[in-house]
Amino acid sequence: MAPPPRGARPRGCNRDSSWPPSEAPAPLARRRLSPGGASLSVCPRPVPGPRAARRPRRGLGVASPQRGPHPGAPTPLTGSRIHFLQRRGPALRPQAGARRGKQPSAAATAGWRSSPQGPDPPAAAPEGPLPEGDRQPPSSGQGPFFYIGGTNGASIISAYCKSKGWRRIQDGRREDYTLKWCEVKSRDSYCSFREGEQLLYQLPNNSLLTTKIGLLNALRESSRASTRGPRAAQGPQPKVLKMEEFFPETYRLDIRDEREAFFALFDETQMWICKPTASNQGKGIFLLRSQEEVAALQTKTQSLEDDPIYRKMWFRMPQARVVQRYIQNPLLLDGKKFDVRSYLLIACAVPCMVFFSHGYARLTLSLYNPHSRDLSGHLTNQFMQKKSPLYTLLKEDTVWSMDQLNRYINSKFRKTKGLPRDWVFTTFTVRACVRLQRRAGPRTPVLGKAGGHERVHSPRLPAVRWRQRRMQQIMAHCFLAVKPKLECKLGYFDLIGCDFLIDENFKVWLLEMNSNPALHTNCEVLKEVIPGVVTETLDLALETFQKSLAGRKMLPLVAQRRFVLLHNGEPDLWPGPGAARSGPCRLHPRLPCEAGASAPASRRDPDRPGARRPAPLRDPGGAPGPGLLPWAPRRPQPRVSSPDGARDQEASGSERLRAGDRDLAREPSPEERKSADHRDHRGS
Ligand SMILES: Nc1ncnc2c1ncn2[C@@H]1O[C@H](COP(=O)(O)OP(=O)(O)OP(=O)(O)O)[C@@H](O)[C@H]1O
Ligand SMILES: [Mg+2]
Ligand SMILES: [Mg+2]
Repeated sequence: MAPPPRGARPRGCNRDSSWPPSEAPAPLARRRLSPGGASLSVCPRPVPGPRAARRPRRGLGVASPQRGPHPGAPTPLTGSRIHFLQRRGPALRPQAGARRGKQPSAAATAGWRSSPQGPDPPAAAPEGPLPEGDRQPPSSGQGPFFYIGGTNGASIISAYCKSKGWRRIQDGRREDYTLKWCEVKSRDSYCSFREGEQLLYQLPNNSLLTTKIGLLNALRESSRASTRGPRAAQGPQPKVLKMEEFFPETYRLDIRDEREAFFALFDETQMWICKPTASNQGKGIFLLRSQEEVAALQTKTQSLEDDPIYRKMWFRMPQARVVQRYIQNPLLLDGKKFDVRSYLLIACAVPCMVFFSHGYARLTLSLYNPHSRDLSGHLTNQFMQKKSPLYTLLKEDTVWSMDQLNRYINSKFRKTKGLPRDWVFTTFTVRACVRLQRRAGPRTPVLGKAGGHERVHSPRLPAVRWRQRRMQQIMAHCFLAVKPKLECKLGYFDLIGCDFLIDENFKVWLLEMNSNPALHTNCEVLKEVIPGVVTETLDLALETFQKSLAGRKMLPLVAQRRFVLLHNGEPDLWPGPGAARSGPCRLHPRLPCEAGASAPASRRDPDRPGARRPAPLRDPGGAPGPGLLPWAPRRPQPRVSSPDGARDQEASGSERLRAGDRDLAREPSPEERKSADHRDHRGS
């Protein structure tokens, strides 16, 4: 989308009106500082001294004889395939969070503000009493350990880990975990994270995609790059998605020129929707249809900016907002508006292995009336629907499976709109392609280069040309737009919820992407969909982690079932397609030597010619575990984007702060901690 013209003058009358009630500025205590949009990549903890460097390491793999057990050290479970080396020494090591309250933490001195309550709290705090099976004394038992912060998906994640013989720990500050899945990102988690030894849910700067402004900036930047780059000058290029084709026109209100351009262009023939950049569940959203409403917004925005309090303490400004063109002609299901939740999985960050999965459709309870003032008919979020007294009675009607959506569209629109059969699974999403591929043979479903090609990578289906799989294309495009800036370390993984709207012309619009998507299972359809998504997420995270660590080829992936590969980043790491993994690694030239030095020759590179490739192994749950690793090499620090790279490129100073990367702000406020249900449950 072209940047809005500069200097456009606002029009519309200035009528005194209050901020929409839902967006009354929150108590100041709830606001958290996000200085300069700093990224979590800046670790505030001082660089470890020689003593810290000598700290014994935990890892995955066989125990070294030198690492004799110390009193109280857990020993690997015999029943599990997974053997984790447990760190010697105390389970907890003093850290910034532990000192909080007595002296300013390193974080604070480095310009960070920690959550008043420190790092992720013990799971018991937000989650309430634990299920019987989860109760255990804090330091008893044997590892591997896993920690879950919050309630979102907790029972599924917990069941998965327990099926592997892992044990749940309740103290979020413990560093001896193997897997940590927290709803809310905490600085301390990233600072103490041990790359190549632990799995940690959420990329630290995923807000590049998962805030409204982050996504907008990423798409704009990628759009600019595609039009002005050296390749653009070389003549016609393969078709690249244009953001205006799938992302509704959007303006930032925190940038003066942009908001003035919006105020100037607004007229009453169009509806717009105003959203806070980093909220969810429809909170703080309102519609703009009249000059009066827009004038009120204009006055409010201006008065906030001129407010002497906020001028001094700009970090206390209410959350930045965007205005987005409202899709007034949504496709309706029995007269009701809906949107579709799909998933983008970054199963592995080094190399980047990115997948798509379809999810489900979310419908409103009431019939759609574009003129209605009732937001629950406009916002399809479950959270909005739950406010209705009818919700308990009709909740099953508010969530449809993709099969149900497909059947409906086949029966109602196929003929009238001239759609291909199973539009939902071919053009819109991908399921049919996976099915057909299965028929053709056990191959890894994969989307073509950059998500733009239409052909399934199966030699047995050479003639099958697939229609564009729109959601996948869009998601791949968004991922590639931020890829160079994502902070990637081996062990990070992320599941992102992507919301799409279909209009009555069957055009597919991306509305937003969400970190920590809702994993509730309060409807029958969700009971079918969510556990599969979570389980496969964990399976893929484990398998890709293990393969990356061992320098093995990623594909085929034993764990892959419903997810479809969108991006395979192996070529970023290894010199060429099919090149032996023992060759120099692009990002970590020393890696293969290190790994090779500690591994038996036959294990060094299972993919090299003549090497015996181990048969894919599965644990009883069907997924490989990291215990299959023959050794536990520790990778050198991978190339990561600079902290600045993660920042908002367009705004500066206070604008950037207010608007941009609120990653730090993902630490919970006291209110958020009280209301576990509220936190970051996207689209719930
Ligand atoms: N441009 C748009 N046109 C039409 N409807 C929209 C538009 N943007 C959002 N909506 C509707 O509003 C709902 C909430 O918007 P959005 O998802 O962007 O906000 P959110 O607060 O982040 O919600 P959540 O994270 O819970 O999905 C959407 O599910 C959709 O029904
Ligand atoms: Mg959202
Ligand atoms: Mg949404």
